[in-house]
Amino acid sequence: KASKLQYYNNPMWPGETHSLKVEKILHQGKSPYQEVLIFESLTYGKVLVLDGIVQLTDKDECAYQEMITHLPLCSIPSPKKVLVIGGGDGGVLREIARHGSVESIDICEIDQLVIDVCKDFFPDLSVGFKDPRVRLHVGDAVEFLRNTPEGTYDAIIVDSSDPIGPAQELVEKPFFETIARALRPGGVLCNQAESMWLHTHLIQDMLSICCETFKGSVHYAWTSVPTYPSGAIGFLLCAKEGPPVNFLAPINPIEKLEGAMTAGRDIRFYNTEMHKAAFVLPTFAKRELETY
Ligand SMILES: NCCCN[C@H]1CC[C@H](N)CC1
Repeated sequence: KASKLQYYNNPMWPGETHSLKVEKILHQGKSPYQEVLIFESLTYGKVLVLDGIVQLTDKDECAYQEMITHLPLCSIPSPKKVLVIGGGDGGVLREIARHGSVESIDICEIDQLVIDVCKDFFPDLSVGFKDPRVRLHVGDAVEFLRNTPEGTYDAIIVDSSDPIGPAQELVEKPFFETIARALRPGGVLCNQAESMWLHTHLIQDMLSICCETFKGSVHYAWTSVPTYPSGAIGFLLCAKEGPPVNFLAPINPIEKLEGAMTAGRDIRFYNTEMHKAAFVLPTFAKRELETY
């Protein structure tokens, strides 16, 4: 029925579906990459769906956007040059803008339609594009990184959708190698790393690739996002070895962020204790995911 969002047959979560009551369909469209749906839900506000997969909702987007941004940016001293891959809704840009030390923010998003519809329907997220430090590149991230000089960025955030469809190549070794090359020594990567409840094999594959590629340190962190499958999603924090500082494991936030405001929303989820707690894993996940 139109009121149920079904994705039983998605190989990312076989046999599982989540449904949100559709109060009102706000927009339906199709780009060369994916189908776009936006609707008003009963309790989560507006919802963005790409190819049948919930990307974000007004109510819980803060958990994902704030953690994927502040875990890396609060773990290195005064980040200046930041790159976002994906993130066309603008939420990560909004969060990066809270960091006064940042001088430039590059974003490489493959689908212009996502940017356009989020500007119309999610102004609290697309406000991120208004920051004067933002430079938008619409295109394929692999191509973008190929043309990026070595050691350009202090931090790279890969805000990708699931590795089926356009984002498939963003979990493969060559991609992580181009990321490592684009980071300066001591630079940090934070990428979306799926759910410890559902995807431990995928996460283990990414962990082994990242441990080879980033000689600094690799840690899995997680947060609660009620409208994502299993209600939890994770991040891989990867540090490239080298000066200027011995990489501080992302577990120890060194930059305080409380109270930082931008034109967008107040911080609603991240704080220093949540930062540290994000790296604490339940026993099954410690066994399967902890790297040393
Ligand atoms: N800026 C939000 C991007 C959405 N991130 C993904 C949405 C779909 C999920 N299954 C995985 C994270």
